[in-house]
Amino acid sequence: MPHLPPAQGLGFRMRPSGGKSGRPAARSVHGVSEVSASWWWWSQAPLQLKNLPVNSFSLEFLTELIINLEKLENDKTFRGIIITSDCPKAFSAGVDLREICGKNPAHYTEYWKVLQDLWLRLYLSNLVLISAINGPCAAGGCLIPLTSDYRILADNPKCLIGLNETRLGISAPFWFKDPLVNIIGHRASEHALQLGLLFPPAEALQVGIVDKVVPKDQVQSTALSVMTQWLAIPDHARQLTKNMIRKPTADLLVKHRDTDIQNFVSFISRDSIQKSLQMYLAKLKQNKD
Ligand SMILES: CCCCCCCCC/C=C/C(=O)SCCNC(=O)CCNC(=O)[C@H](O)C(C)(C)COP(=O)(O)OP(=O)(O)OC[C@H]1O[C@@H](n2cnc3c(N)ncnc32)[C@H](O)[C@@H]1OP(=O)(O)O
Repeated sequence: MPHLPPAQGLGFRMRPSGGKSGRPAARSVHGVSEVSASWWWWSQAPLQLKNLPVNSFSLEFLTELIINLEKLENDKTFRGIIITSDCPKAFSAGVDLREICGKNPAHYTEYWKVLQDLWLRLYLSNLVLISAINGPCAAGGCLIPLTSDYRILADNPKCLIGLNETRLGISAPFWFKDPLVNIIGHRASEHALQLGLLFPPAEALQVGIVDKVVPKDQVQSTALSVMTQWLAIPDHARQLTKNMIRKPTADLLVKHRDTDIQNFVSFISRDSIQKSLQMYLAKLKQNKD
């Protein structure tokens, strides 16, 4: 197995620390001490996101995430990834607002391109992706769950999930909207997106933005048991099927990437939008007191 170094400065725990054999010891995986080592165990990689305090998507974090995903995708040892957070405050707070506030068009262009790259890599991944959502998950933070094959949410009132962009005075891009529509349907998406709804667990399950809600301490074990089901299907058949279903949605972004970047840069550069974002950031800081 190739060595996968931890990202500098950022945490990506890609697998439990190895035992004597160099293979992961099941007991060392966060929250899953009783799982027995079996053939499928070696086939899945836990990917724990750690960009304190809230796993917001800084440019550096996104870049490292893409590199790590590429390594996992190319390592034939792995057939699936369970993505979870190693930050106590959040699964992900989405786009790091400091990346899209007060910077220049060249920076916005680079940032948006990298975010698109991450989306494409996840959405068209050949691996089984399961999101083990163990904290709040807002706006761009939903990019990972919405591109996953299965979503498990912790049953905790703090674990709100949704695309709340309109509350920040911005609009979710079409490639955030499309997977949501594919998952929860047109009418529910209209409602959720326009109002910028953040769903608490029971409502998230009801609307279908997550597939399962379980107590927080069972998120990881449930993810492992769901992974077993998915890995029971031959990869080639599952991958062909996934690609058939997802390609039309992915092609829309592939085809309109440059226009989407231009639209984003001109939108985010507007004074009124910059003001809204700055106010939102300031409010986040005030709420803390
Ligand atoms: C045409 C084309 C159209 C395209 C148009 C444009 C499309 C853009 C799409 C954008 C998508 C997005 O994801 S926009 C981002 C949306 N994200 C959100 O709304 C989530 C905001 N965050 C939260 O709600 C909360 O922080 C939450 C995650 C629940 C954790 O709450 P807590 O009380 O535990 O912790 P907090 O004290 O709030 O947060 C800890 C610190 O992290 C900071 N922080 C929190 N979220 C942050 C964030 N997203 N970016 C930067 N910093 C953030 C806080 O300010 C604090 O900083 P200090 O005070 O310094 O410690």
